[in-house]
Amino acid sequence: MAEIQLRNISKRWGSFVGVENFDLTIADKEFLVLLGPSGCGKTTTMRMIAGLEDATEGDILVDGTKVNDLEPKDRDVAMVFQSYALYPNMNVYENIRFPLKVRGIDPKTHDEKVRRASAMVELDDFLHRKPAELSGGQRQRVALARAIVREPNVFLMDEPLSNLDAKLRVSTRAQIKNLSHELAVTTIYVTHDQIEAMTLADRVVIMKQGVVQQVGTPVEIYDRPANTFVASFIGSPAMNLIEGSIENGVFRAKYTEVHGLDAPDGPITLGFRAEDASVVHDGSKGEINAPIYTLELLGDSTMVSVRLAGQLVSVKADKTFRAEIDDTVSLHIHTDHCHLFDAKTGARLGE
Ligand SMILES: Nc1ncnc2c1ncn2[C@@H]1O[C@H](COP(=O)(O)OP(=O)(O)OP(=O)(O)O)[C@@H](O)[C@H]1O
Repeated sequence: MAEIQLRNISKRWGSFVGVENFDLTIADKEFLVLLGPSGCGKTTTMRMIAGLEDATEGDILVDGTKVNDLEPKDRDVAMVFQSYALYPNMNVYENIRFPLKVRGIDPKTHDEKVRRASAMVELDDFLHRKPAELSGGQRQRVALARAIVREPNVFLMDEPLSNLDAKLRVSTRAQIKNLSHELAVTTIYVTHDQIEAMTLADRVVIMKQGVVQQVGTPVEIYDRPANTFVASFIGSPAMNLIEGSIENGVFRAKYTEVHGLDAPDGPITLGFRAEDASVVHDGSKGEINAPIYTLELLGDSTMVSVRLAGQLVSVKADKTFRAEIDDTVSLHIHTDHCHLFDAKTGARLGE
């Protein structure tokens, strides 16, 4: 059991705010991902939970008990970092066993625990090797096994995949997801990679400059981003955001006219995803009529981009779509999937 409550925790160094009023309850067995650009306070939040950093304000509770004053070793959390920090002189078996020795766990149980943990990350055949004789992915799995072997109440993982190449990252990501399901341990996972966040998380927390922007399931965040920052951070490509203005329900911007929007007159930002628009082929006029800026063949589709007063807008077209740069293209925006944001604050408007 490990429910973690973060009650308005903040971290300041002098006047610099690293994390501001982070308030969230993380359910037992939940896989929570902290996502945001470099420097937004993800690692600091995690270090406060681990006890490696004191919170300037606020309380951290595990299963209802305040742990602010507990030493890291007394918090029953296991951390996995992006640098694996393996002991170079010990073989894989000894590396995995190390936390059991340090914690004074009954030596009679070590062998079984080490073998069970190493089997979970498929390292059975590498137990005699030294870290230098392993690939990056294998080393990362040793680090995972070393965290698993402790049978902690909480896993904290800080960008554990960032040193791996793209292919290995995908397979190790799948393995972490499977492991977390099998182990059913509360996990907090830090990343700046939105795909990692979307694929792994039960819930995602998106942070910007120390402040939480939105907490939600991957689907909630994708479908209803709370503001333009979240909208442009999640999804590949990022959500199209067009700055324009509304008059009598009609949105206008360069090359763009969208009817039937429910918002008061004035400046506004219109958002829609690449898959929520299409190229018009039947000669009628879509909401955007502009010269093509670029075409990218992606295999399963073609990404068509136009430029509206400096803003790039990308739309997913059929994989057979062919045209030339500078040809005029007509794009139909599926208005029921549009998002409206306050032009000044970027906050989501309405539903
Ligand atoms: N000991 C410290 N003293 C002063 N400022 C610090 C300290 N540690 C971190 N910071 C600052 O706090 C902010 C948040 O840092 P943090 O490491 O939490 O970011 P992050 O989101 O994990 O970034 P990254 O993805 O680059 O690891 C950064 O601007 C960082 O420079």
